[in-house]
Amino acid sequence: MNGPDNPGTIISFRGVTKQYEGDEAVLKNVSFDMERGKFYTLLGPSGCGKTTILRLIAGFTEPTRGDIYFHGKVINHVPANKRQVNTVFQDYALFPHLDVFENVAFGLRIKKLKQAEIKEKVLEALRFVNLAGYENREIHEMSGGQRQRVAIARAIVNRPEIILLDEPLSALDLKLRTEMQVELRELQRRLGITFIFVTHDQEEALAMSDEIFVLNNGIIQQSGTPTDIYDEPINRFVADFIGESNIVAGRMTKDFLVEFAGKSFACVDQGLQPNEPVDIVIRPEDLEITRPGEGKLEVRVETQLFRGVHYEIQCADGAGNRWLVHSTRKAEVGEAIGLTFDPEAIHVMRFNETEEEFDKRLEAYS
Ligand SMILES: Nc1ncnc2c1ncn2[C@@H]1O[C@H](COP(=O)(O)OP(=O)(O)OP(=O)(O)O)[C@@H](O)[C@H]1O
Repeated sequence: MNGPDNPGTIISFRGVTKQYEGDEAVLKNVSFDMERGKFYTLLGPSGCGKTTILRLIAGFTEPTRGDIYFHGKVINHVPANKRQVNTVFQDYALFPHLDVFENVAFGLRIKKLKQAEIKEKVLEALRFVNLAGYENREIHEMSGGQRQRVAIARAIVNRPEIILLDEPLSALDLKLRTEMQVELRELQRRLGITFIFVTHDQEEALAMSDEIFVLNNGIIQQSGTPTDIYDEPINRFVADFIGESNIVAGRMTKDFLVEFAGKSFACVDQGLQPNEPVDIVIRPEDLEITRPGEGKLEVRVETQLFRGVHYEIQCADGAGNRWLVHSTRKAEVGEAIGLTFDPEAIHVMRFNETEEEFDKRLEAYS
């Protein structure tokens, strides 16, 4: 972590716990730093605390314990309207009785800006979201995607330093959603404002983010770039939540040698205790099909689905482990095949390893 005082850091949490009246804490001792101008995604299952983090940053609620920093200053008690932060809500929260112009102008009117200045800022914000010429439309005359853009224009019109987006794409159909993902990412780059985006959709998180924070049960499980998290998940939860994976129980015999599915395999991991129990992850695209007897694992094909770019093949080994394979090669249900993989394809995960310990271990490998 860079620290709240680092000039590039815009927002930091230190030991933040949030407990609503009488309940179990929904955020447990959360610490992180976010840098200016990046696209962050908070990713996790329903109820893990994503929206609570946004509400704390926006100033809609205060931490029970711990501190929130903005540019190195504690802002725990700074009211929402005094923060350089705007929110785009899931349902957009537009005013149905106001036209597009007035929806975007709303915050500026409250601040009592001059009419000429309001006009200039609103038109610029609408240009930014490709809605120039729509000023006088009523909200009910706008499509779902266009309403989304009005909500974003309203959030950027007074140039906040941070924009919070709480599942803003979840109401859109798949095609529009994909288009808006590209548009939002592009918009963030052009504006250079820090975006903090909430989703429970892992593909969306991988596609859009500079950095992802994976949350579960009020704890940040892992943070990093999409490739870091996909390639080196810290534990079973992250491996399972991000992409499809094969996760089996194993044992680290010694440095560079791991045992699972009743066999020993060369791997790239070191520095664990001899015979330490571990979880093993191998991604489906890292498994290659061989002729029977020529692979590292001998399996039988249970199901096969054609997915357009690859076949999705489910197999079982003699030890009862199931293996999911993505392959351009077809296999027959019931057929015996071999599976092979590189030592680098084996990801070894220790139990209860902290992010700091995990990062140190990976650094030692390189
Ligand atoms: N005002 C509140 N009072 C009491 N409990 C709350 C309040 N707001 C949220 N919670 C609880 O806190 C937990 C975390 O909620 P939060 O909305 O942060 O999760 P989330 O990850 O955003 O979930 P979702 O994806 O479903 O929106 C949930 O169990 C929720 O019921």
